[in-house]
Amino acid sequence: MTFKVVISDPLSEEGIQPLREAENIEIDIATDCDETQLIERLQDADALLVRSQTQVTRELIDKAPQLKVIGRAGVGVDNIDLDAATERGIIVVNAPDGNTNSAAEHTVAMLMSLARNIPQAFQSLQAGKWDRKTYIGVELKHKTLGIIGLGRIGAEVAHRAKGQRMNVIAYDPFLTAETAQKLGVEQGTVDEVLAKADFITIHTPLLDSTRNMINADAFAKMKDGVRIINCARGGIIDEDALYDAIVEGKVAGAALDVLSVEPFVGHKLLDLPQVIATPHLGASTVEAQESVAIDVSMDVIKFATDGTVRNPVNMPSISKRLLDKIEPFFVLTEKLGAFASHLVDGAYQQVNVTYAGELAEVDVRPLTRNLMKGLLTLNLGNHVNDVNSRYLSNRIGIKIDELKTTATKGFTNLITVEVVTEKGSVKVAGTLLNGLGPRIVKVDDYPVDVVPEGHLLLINHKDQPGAIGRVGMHLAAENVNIATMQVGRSEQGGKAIMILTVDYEVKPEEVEGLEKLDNVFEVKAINF
Ligand SMILES: NC(=O)C1=CN([C@@H]2O[C@H](COP(=O)(O)OP(=O)(O)OC[C@H]3O[C@@H](n4cnc5c(N)ncnc54)[C@H](O)[C@@H]3O)[C@@H](O)[C@H]2O)C=CC1
Ligand SMILES: O=C(O)CCC(=O)C(=O)O
Repeated sequence: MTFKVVISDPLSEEGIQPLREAENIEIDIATDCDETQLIERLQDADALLVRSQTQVTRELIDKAPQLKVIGRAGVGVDNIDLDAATERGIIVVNAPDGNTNSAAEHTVAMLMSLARNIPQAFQSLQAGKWDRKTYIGVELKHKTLGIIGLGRIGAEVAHRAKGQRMNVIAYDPFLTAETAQKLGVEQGTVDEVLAKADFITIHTPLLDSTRNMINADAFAKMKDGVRIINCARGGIIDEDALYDAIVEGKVAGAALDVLSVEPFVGHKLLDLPQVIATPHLGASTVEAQESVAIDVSMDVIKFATDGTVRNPVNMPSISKRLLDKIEPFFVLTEKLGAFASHLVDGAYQQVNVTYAGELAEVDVRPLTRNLMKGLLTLNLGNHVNDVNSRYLSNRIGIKIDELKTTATKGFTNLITVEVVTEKGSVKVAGTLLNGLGPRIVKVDDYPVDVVPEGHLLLINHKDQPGAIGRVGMHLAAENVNIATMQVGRSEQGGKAIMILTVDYEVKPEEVEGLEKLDNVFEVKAINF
């Protein structure tokens, strides 16, 4: 089957070459489409690749029925409705490192241009003037650069500022004293950065917590004559407050690559001679564009090939080391969830997943997401996947607990899922047998040994002579062949369980027929 990739913003031709060369991938370049045309092109699309222009709204996502991956050739994903994508189980990937260097270099170019009025001086020359007085600048050496957001780009800017012999003070909620020391920057609070800096550069994402963080209050805390650079995202600086602060003389100048609404041609800030600006060019280099396009192309190919990605945005990424350890267990967790879902009666309230043995040592969250996918699919259908299973569980109100224990009950690894509903609870345990694949080893209190494959019949009955024979006879009369049979009981003459593997899917009327047999309480057909 062909995997269709729609590309709706211009991406580097070299960057998408891997997609062109990949087998079974069809590319549809839709860079000249309006929204209606784009929706049409998305009808049979599996993936959508964008830069920052295409607004991937909830409406667009809702109207793309086959969409499985959205790739952002860049860092910021604020043009993508992540909640809508997650709800639909669409994985969003980005290219977190590919444009870091270019964005940092652009920031430094803006810093220097701002300090030395280069764009304004050039404009004046173009206007036929030889004005050397108006464009007197300031040196960077020994000035303080305040960095808000010391992530990938912020840290690269810090390195370069040190090269200009600037002092650097930074605030980032994740900045440790050790990292600050390594980078040679002073660690400060936001207020300390605002108060001490001669230049302030912003490198945070646009989040609810960063929207308008540089506002009138923040400007009031800054030094007179401070200069501001924003090559991160529009919306982090309150633009009206910046305008006023420049007009009042508090802020000596601003260098802006981004504003809250783009394109920002005609914005009032551009009328101020103290402002220099570029049209969101931070990542616009040949190298960065090639790199980010390659990164997202490779992730789309990886997804189309094995369903996994390297740079997910709407689910935690899994390191290669962790993936090597847990990948073999995915087949067990999904089947455990699916198996349990057939046994449960009533609305799920609580799911307890216990990981024992070698799994007690690792991050098991990806396994739990996968188990929840298995558990929810029976009732919610195939749109449940590892991306949205946690979201859907929360929405339904299922409480999930992950427990770890060293008590392995003789297995090297053991995963037990307990599903509690308003009507009772069910417990299923499984293990991964070296070289033999997954096994269900316990259903409630009954030890069993079931390969979770093909068509299974799970029969709760009373432990009495003849029960097994009656089931066998009944199935034989229905022409259902039994391949394997497991029997477990809690005590002699008590409640017992039969798990049969049969050759074909058992029809609902055949299940009903079995339930009418003497001493048979309940029959469930499970198909893998
Ligand atoms: N102008 C352009 O063309 C480009 C812009 N960008 C933008 O640059 C920004 C930074 O990108 P990266 O460094 O790659 O991201 P990153 O994720 O590596 O770093 C962002 C940092 O901001 C910090 N942060 C979050 N909230 C904060 C707060 N309230 N105060 C201080 N720090 C906070 C985070 O802890 C993180 O360390 C993003 O907004 C990205 O979209 C990135 C590339 C190109
Ligand atoms: O695609 C672009 O040129 C914008 C890059 C950017 O803003 C980002 O990566 O966050």
